[in-house]
Amino acid sequence: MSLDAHIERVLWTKFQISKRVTELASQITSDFSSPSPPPLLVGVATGAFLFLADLVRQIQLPISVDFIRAESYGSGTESSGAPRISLDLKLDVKDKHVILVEDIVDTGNTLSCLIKHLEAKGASSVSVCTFLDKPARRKVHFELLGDGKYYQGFECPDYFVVGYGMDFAELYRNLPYVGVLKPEYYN
Ligand SMILES: O=P(O)(O)OC[C@H]1O[C@H](OP(=O)(O)OP(=O)(O)O)[C@H](O)[C@@H]1O
Ligand code: HPA
Ligand SMILES: [Mg+2]
Repeated sequence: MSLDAHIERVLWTKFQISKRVTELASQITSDFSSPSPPPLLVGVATGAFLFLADLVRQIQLPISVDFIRAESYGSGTESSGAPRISLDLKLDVKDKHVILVEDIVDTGNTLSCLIKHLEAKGASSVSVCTFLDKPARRKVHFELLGDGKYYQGFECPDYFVVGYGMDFAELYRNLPYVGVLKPEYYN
């Protein structure tokens, strides 16, 4: 049986994803071109790994890349409400323009925690580039730092989605598209 048989509904195909990622990369290229110093893109592990890899290869600027890890979902579908930074940056963000790259913004807990963390480390601006934004579940308001910008690939309907980096209980990140699991696989 193929992995696709676990999926009840595909929300975005790999072709739709690829087209949107190209658009985001060209918007970032244009917004962060000279005279701005090139930005530092920080992927939020683990979920952002595919989006980050696709995005950075299309940005036409000499950017830097780093990772940070914040976990709040464990093996379920509900946020713990208290993300834990379990891997910190390697690079110094002081006076840097940082773009946080996320797979999904859901309750907003993770971003709120990470933006405060980067502010405390002295970043001069924090932008966010998220592949998906699920506004129906927002619980925490977050503010970008400095003249930070907000980029979003697609607005996500109120489903717990998997694929293109996103997991359920650490599974399904490898799907090249985004979908919703059949109910029997959420148990
Ligand atoms: O807006 P929120 O409700 O905070 O949800 C968004 C965050 O939740 C997921 O991370 P998770 O904690 O599952 O870690 P993972 O990336 O390793 O899957 C996702 O990758 C985002 O980082
Ligand atoms: O819908 C989701 N899917 C996977 N991980 C997530 N983390 C927050 N929301 C989601
Ligand atoms: Mg997760």
